[in-house]
Amino acid sequence: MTTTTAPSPVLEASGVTMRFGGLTAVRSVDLTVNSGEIVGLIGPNGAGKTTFFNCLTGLYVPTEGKVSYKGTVLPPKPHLVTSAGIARTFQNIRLFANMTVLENVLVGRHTRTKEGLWSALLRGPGFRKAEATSRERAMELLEFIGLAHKADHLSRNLPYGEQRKLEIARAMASEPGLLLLDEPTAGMNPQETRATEDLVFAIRDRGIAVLVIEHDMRFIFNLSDRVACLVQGEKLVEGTSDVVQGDERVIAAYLGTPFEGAPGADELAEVEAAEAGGATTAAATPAEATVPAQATEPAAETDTPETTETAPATETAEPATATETPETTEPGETPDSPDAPATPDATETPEAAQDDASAESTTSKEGNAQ
Ligand SMILES: Nc1ncnc2c1ncn2[C@@H]1O[C@H](COP(=O)(O)OP(=O)(O)OP(=O)(O)O)[C@@H](O)[C@H]1O
Repeated sequence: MTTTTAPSPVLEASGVTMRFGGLTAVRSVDLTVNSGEIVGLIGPNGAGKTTFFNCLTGLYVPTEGKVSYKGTVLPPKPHLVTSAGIARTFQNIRLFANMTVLENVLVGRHTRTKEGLWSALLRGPGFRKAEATSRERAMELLEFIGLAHKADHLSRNLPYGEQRKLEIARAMASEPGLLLLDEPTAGMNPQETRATEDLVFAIRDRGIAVLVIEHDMRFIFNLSDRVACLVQGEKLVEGTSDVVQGDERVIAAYLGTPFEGAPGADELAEVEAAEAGGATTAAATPAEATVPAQATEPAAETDTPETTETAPATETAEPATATETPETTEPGETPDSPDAPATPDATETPEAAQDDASAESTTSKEGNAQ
């Protein structure tokens, strides 16, 4: 007799909503990631993917909704989320440029070391033992990602693809049960992308569930057990790769073609109706304007002025430019990285940290445009 074990949820996000003033970046999103799963999160630029990640990791306090990790509701504090077992990487690489590769990974270990300030200053036996364990674990992770031979190199001297891998190793150093990857292949060449795919499978095989944002569709559909598509902050579709990639609404959303019931379609219809100025000769009624064509006829649609192109995201979408200050400015907290310890970088604002990181790490949203 065979017994099947039900998948146990690692992450459960329910009704997560994030508003910035009048803008609802994420609207009532539910998402579950089960143990042993790789889940993909896709959506056009500005769909709310990174904002959703920021809500999951406590960088933002969601306006509504809750996030649970293994059945426990998480407080929206980055360091507590990391301690609980969720680690993440960022869209823009955020390594400590002037630290070595090994030191960068050791930084990620801080939530797993119990030694306090006095222990560190006095360098007693407890501290030395903890330090040795951390080094051993960090080296093991560097072996895993194939960078052990560069442990003593400054991270700023690594090629781009290796910097991205190092970020993953640093996140894994906190021993997470769930890893969130924000565009891990951004700016990578096809070989590096394939290697990253293998790496994510290997991470999953080590018992870590993965939630990954990506714009590279081949990568995401190859990789994911399930894919959820966000459009204008709402979850439009969720299912297996086959289901999602064949869904006309997803295709339409990526092509900027409005469809019946699309998030924002009603508002668009109202605007168009108002613009028509009540002209009796106008051909398009609001309803017609909302559903002008099938997704399979994108060429005609992209020429019309009525298309609902998603606003292109720019760097202003990053926390640094938050019009409302999210949960990032408490003294002593790590605003930009839940896995960064109390280092000089860790006390920076997200903007400063990003500037710092960008000195040698130049990934950008623009760099990942499809
Ligand atoms: N801190 C913020 N303050 C105000 N608006 C914000 C903030 N962060 C994000 N937004 C807005 O929320 C919306 C969603 O942005 P977000 O960066 O989450 O989208 P995304 O799906 O990750 O886009 P991309 O694929 O380009 O990274 C955008 O309209 C963006 O401008």
